[in-house]
Amino acid sequence: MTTETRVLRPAEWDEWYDRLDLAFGGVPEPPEERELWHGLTEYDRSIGVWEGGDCVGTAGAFSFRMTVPGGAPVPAAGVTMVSVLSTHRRRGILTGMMRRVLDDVRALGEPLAVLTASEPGIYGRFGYGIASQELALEIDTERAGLTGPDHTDGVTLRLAAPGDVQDRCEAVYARRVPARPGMLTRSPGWERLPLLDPEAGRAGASPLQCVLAERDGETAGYARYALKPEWGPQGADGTVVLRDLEALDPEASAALWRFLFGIDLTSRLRVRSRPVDDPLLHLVSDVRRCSPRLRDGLHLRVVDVGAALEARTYACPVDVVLEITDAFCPWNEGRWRLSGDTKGASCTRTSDPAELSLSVRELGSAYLGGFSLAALAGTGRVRELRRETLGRTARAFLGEVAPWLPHGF
Ligand SMILES: CC(=O)SCCNC(=O)CCNC(=O)[C@H](O)C(C)(C)COP(=O)(O)OP(=O)(O)OC[C@H]1O[C@@H](n2cnc3c(N)ncnc32)[C@H](O)[C@@H]1OP(=O)(O)O
Repeated sequence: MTTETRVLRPAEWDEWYDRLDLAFGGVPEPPEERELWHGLTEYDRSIGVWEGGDCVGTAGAFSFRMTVPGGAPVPAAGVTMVSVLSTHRRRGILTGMMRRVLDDVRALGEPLAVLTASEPGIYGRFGYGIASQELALEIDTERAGLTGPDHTDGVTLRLAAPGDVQDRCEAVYARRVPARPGMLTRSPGWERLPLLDPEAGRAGASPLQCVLAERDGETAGYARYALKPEWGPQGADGTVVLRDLEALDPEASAALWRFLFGIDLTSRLRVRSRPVDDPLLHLVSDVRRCSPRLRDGLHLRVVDVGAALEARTYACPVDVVLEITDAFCPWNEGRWRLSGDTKGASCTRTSDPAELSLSVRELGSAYLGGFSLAALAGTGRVRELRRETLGRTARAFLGEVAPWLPHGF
């Protein structure tokens, strides 16, 4: 039977989303979560693949603005809700949907597409590179302590219901967004994501709690977390489960971590995601007792090479001719002269001889400044064609801090 791919109609959302749920295992999402994603769905950017009356494939995109090196918020499509019904897999439906999505992103003039993947092996073939990583930590707070700023600098802590202080937390978050590549400007509706707290997802932990770090009545940071009380033969053995933590200065950050490390009746702190260069790794007395686990974060696809490379800045002056290969989006293929520095860049087509050749996938990995092109040359997919261009270009691409996004989408 033939399939038809078309834009989602609002009346079809429930059926479309049920199919997405089914493709992920068929456990219905809690109603709060479903309602959140319903509200955030951008219909004109969501597609369904239909066979007869049945939806057999789903995909969508969010219209994000993402911080890139230099701090600018750049339009980026957040590719999401991708699924193919289990009876219809491995016959090219995903490939067809990715074709459609990336053509649409290009038509909309967004230079980048990003996603967080259910499995990291899926998207490389479509030109996505792993552009950020994240650390999960399980900190033994009985054995690992905190060093570093122990003066409070006027910071006091206050417990509050997360919903009551959401605006304060969002204001802190908004100030953190330009400081780290990969962070997303939150458009209306997205502020609900970090407060999502369905009972079914708590696994025995408390509802979400919030502690604010304040100085002179101003909010300087926050942590949202849950407590999971547990008792063993030796007594209390509870867990602090951290949802998120943002702070505007080192003193507020240290005060929040110190609080989380010291909550009575707990002996561990579980942290789902932190940047790989989180200062916490230098504040803890024993990083081995934090059991850090590394995983892929954002997968990034450069959809328009010229616009994407002009949207960011470079750590040092760079003037290089890149030869890009891009089988899935051939409009990017060919030679581009990139000239840039800490203030800005130009990137235009050229017929000059290529100095560095790379696939669009490695360009995506290097784009947010978290992976060195020199290190990526080890894949064999970044090649230096003119001596000494690799090291210089690699230095220019590196960012001041590691890219990171604190949540999926
Ligand atoms: C951003 C997000 O939303 S991530 C969520 C992704 N969705 C899921 O994980 C839900 C469960 N899985 C699925 O729904 C499907 O298996 C999908 C969407 C991952 C793949 O859909 P399909 O229609 O089977 O993919 P399609 O047939 O187009 O495969 C294209 C290629 O990708 C490969 N591929 C497909 N799925 C995977 C996978 N999970 N891991 C590695 N490779 C894969 C195929 O083998 C094929 O390779 P080839 O080109 O060398 O032959």
